[in-house]
Amino acid sequence: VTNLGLTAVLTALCLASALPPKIGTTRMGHGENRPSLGRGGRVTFKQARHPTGHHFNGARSVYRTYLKYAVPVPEDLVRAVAHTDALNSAAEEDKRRRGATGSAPAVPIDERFDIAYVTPVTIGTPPQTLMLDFDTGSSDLWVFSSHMPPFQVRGQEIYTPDESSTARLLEGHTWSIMYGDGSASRGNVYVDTFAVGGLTVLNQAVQTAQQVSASFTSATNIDGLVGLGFSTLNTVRPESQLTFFDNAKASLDNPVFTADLKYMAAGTYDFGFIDRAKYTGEITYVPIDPDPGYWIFTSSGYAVGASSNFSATPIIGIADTGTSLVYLPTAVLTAYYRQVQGATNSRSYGGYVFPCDSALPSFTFGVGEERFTIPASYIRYAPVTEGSATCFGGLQSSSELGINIWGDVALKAAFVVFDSRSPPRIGWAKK
Ligand SMILES: CNCc1ccc(Oc2cccnc2)o1
Repeated sequence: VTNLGLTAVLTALCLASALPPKIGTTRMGHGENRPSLGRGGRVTFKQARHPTGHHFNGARSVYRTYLKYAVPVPEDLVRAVAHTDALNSAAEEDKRRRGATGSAPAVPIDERFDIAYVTPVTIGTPPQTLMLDFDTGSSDLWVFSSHMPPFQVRGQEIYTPDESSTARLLEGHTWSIMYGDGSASRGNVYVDTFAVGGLTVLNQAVQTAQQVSASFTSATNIDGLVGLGFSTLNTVRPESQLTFFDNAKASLDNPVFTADLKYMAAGTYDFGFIDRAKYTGEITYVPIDPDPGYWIFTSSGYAVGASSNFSATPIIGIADTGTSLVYLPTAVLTAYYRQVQGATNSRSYGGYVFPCDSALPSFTFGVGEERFTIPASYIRYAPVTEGSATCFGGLQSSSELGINIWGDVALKAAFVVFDSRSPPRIGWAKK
């Protein structure tokens, strides 16, 4: 078929498809695409976004215009269409060869103190959306559910397995967990489809709560937790279950996830890749001891204020996105609060407090040779009660906990890579 003949044929096709549908013979669409028959026989079609996986080819859209107006197509335009198609299919092939990745927001549950961060997930078929607290300090994925007494639910979204066609009860399995702050929950177990940030895990263990403690009921913006600790910590019995990350790991482009938490703003959790745009300089990696099941690493020391008077003393602690504050040895706390006018370790308020208008130094901690500074604003954490002139510190003592915790107050001062290769490691970078 000569170019002109082809042009004539294609032009006829293009024009035919542009003709308005004849009234009365219109095939009624379904659902949202149903055209609305206005009076006087007018029809309205809602446009639908082209399905994903479509690659734009600019050369082809120019080519179609030449055809539409029956203008002979120059050879180099034909070559440009083929060239762009080749690049697009190479990109598709490359995407197929690489593993999966995901990215989801970490949104503070409150406007003022970054008490915790929640991330939207969907569970089941049709998908049920819940906002869950992604917690590197534990390894249970549990949700508020239809199995709870209603008085324990105060505004949280719940997961109703009976409304999910893909939910399967894990017969005879139960779970029960207690967190460092004394909060607790327990219940039974389903497997169902779990999706977050574009990643989907089939047959993920979803632990449905039957009971939660008062502090979870009061945390009205947290619909449950997603444990990102090591699966050895999972509390499901008789057979413990894998975390969503451990289930997803093999199909991820890289066996990593990153936390980019922010001060009074939404940050992100990324899965399977390290986003170069989220940090500056280099990532400093240090080993993780996975045996206890936490992301445990050794900090190389600390300084009160900037890193001028750095004290090189090893501090073994866990990186815990599910804990708001930083908990460190008494010696470190004494050195810090000694520099804060009016600071006391208050029994009545349960920790170090100080006048909110006191000048606060920043706090620097070491990872290997690198130094990370927590700004004073993160340490002036919150008034002890609404409107009080006394503030609660973002640095508190770990002496009662038996473990040091680098919680959100520290994590939001860095870009953190949780690298689950063998042996696992944790990476810290400035941002
Ligand atoms: C504040 N207590 C209820 C609550 C909300 C989220 C969590 O989860 C926690 C608490 C402490 C450590 N790790 C996770 O507990």
